[in-house]
Formats: sequence, C-alpha cells, structure tokens
Amino acid sequence: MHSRLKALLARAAIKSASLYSPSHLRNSRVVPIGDYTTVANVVENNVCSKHQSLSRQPVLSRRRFCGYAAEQFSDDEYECDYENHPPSSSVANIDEWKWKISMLLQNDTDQEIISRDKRDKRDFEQISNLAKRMGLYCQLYGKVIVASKVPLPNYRPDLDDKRPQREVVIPLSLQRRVESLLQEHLDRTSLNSKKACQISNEIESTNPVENVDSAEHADPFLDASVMEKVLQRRSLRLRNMQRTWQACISFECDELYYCEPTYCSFFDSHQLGDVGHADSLVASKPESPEGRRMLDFRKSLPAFKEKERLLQAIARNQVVVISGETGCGKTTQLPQYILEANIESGRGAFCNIICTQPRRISAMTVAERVSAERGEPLGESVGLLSVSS
Ligand SMILES: Nc1ncnc2c1ncn2[C@@H]1O[C@H](COP(=O)(O)OP(=O)(O)OP(=O)(O)O)[C@@H](O)[C@H]1O
Repeated sequence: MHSRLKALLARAAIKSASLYSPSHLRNSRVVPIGDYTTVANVVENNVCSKHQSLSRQPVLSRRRFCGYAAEQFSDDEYECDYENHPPSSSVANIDEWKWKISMLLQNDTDQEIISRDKRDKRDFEQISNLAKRMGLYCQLYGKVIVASKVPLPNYRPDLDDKRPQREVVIPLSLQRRVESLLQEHLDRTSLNSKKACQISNEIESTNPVENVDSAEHADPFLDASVMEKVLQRRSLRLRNMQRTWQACISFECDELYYCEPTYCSFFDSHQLGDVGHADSLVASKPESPEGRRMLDFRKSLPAFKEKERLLQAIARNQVVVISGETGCGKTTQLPQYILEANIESGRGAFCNIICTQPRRISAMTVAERVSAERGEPLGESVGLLSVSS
C-alpha cells in the first residue's frame, strides 16, 4: 500500500474516530484485534506490522491477524484478487480508485462516487471488491459505477441514459383498433358531410346558449363533425371568457363590477347555459373576499411556482410522474392548470380530466374543493363519478 494512502487512512480514522462501515460488514468481517480499541490504532498498527511481516508470511495467514480496518485497506488481499484476475487496461489505475474512495471516506458531505468511464463487468467486479473491502456499497448501472456510503437500489433513474427518450409502446392490436376507428370516422364524415353542413347551419342560426345545451344532450348518433364544430365554438367562448376574467381580476373592485357577468358566464359556459345562475355563485366569485382568499391561497401553494414547468413536461411527454410533498397541490391544482392551459389554447371544451381517489369520501372532498376554488357549484365543470369495483 502506498505510504501516502496509509497516512491518509490513518488520519481519516483518527479524525472521524471510526470509519464508515455498513452493518452487514461489521458483523461478518470483524476479526479479533487483541488490545486495539480504535480503528485508528488498528490502521496504524497494521501499517507497521505489515511492513515487518510482508515478505515472510503468506497472504492468507497474515490476513487472520488483520483488524477490520486493516483488512479493508490491505493491498495484499487486493493483490491476491488482482493476480487471479489481472486488470483490464481500464482498471489499471486501481490506485486512483483507492485514493478516490479513501477521499470519499474522509469527506463528511459527499455520499458517493459516480464513475461514468465505460467499464465492463470484470472492471466493475474489481472496483466493487475494492469498494466493499473499504466499507462501501457498490453497484453497476448500465456502464456507470457507483460506490456509496449507503446501500444502493437496483435502479437509479438519474443514471438511466435511456429514460428521457423512453416511449410508451402501444400494443399493435390497440394501434390497429385506433386506426380502424379513425378510418371509420373519416368514412362517415365524408359520407355525411352534406348532411353535417346542413345540421351545422341550423345550429349556428339558433341561440349560442341553446347550442351548448343541444351539445350536452346531443343525440349520440349526431355526426361527429357537428359535435366537433360545437366544441370548437364552445372552446373559443371559454377562452374569451377566461381572458376577460383574467383581465378583470387584475383591476380594482370598481372595474370588476362591470366584469361580473362575463366572469359568471365563464363558469356558465361549461354547462349552466344561463347567466342567471350567476347569483348562486356570488359568494365564491374571485372578486369577493372569499374568492380573493381562495385565489391567494392557490397562488401560495408550492405547485403554483412549478406551474409552467409542469405544463411543459405534460405537453412534451406521454407520461409524466409528478411527486411532491403532501399538500403542495398535486390533486387540486394540477388538473386546474391543465384545464386553464387547454382553455387558453382554444381546446377547453375538448379537455377531459379524470382524477382518481382511493375512497369515495376523499373523491367527494376533492371535487367539492376544486369546484369551490373555481367558484362553481359541484356538478358543473367539476363532477364526481363513483366506480365500484
Ligand atoms: N377540502 C379542502 N378544504 C380546505 N383546504 C383544502 C381542501 N383540500 C385541499 N386543501 C388544501 O389545498 C392544498 C393542496 O391540496 P392537494 O390535495 O392538492 O395537495 P396534494 O399535493 O395533492 O396532497 P396529497 O399528496 O396529500 O394528496 C393543501 O395545502 C390543503 O391544505
């Protein structure tokens, strides 16, 4: 062993009073060390005694007299392995690894070493043996080696190169089904285009509020293109209303007064179909003290700060897993961010969001809470669906 390394190890042991040693190693690898009471003693003693006996004793018999710490850093044991499995060129710098690991052991703040030098399995075994002898855990993730002071999991998403590019693979049968449904839809659309135009014209000539109603209670066999047009019109109206409402809440109260009907019809536009319902929403309008409080509360949640990042991630990926501390707004805020973003992009009426809860009572509470935050009675844009298994 290099004298510099020994000195470092001895100093590390003295400094920290004990070297990091995982419990499983402590139990299985501690050998009697006579009168030595501290790891530092063991290291120092071994440094001296090993020099005296190195040339005379065979490796295995010497090892019997090594203390735990000494055994960890014994060159002999490493040399033994090394002789049986000569190093490939990439681990020829094993001393560098020893040095890195000993530095990690001395360092209270760092927890692990990550090496991205592409290594094969045998390189890993050598480094892993060394790390384990020095009291660390070691794991290979693809071609990345991690030596850590704490136990390592089988999978590390942060070291998975493929993770960001990973696609959700749709089974072939499902792809075919989607294709055939799409084809069916296109065929039907072209066949009925004349009829669709006629119905569409009729709908457009009636009251827009009635349009919504007719869409809500639409004949399921009503041509899809008509439905599409109705939804598009409703989406545009939603967007105008949301924009007007956003502009309104940035003004002072006097001006808000004039905007009330618009705001109410924003909610109305989901389903109410009648501006007259606005009266029932007065208590929870954003411009009311209660509504203001609600808005301020929503903005104070940790999820609000991440809103843009979350929406970008959702827009760019098929599947997004979001984790956050309890109460940060995952359940009540994220669906609203998505709805608001869809309304803004003119797709509000096409947007369906389903939130699941394991229990009926929590589903009810969440639905009530979200509808209250939106200033609506339950059953408008936010509803509740109970599915029993
Ligand atoms: N019914 C309610 N009444 C009052 N405040 C509520 C209600 N539901 C949620 N909140 C508040 O809204 C905030 C966001 O709650 P939300 O349920 O969205 O958090 P979450 O991140 O989903 O939490 P969890 O991980 O526990 O499900 C919380 O701080 C909570 O206090």
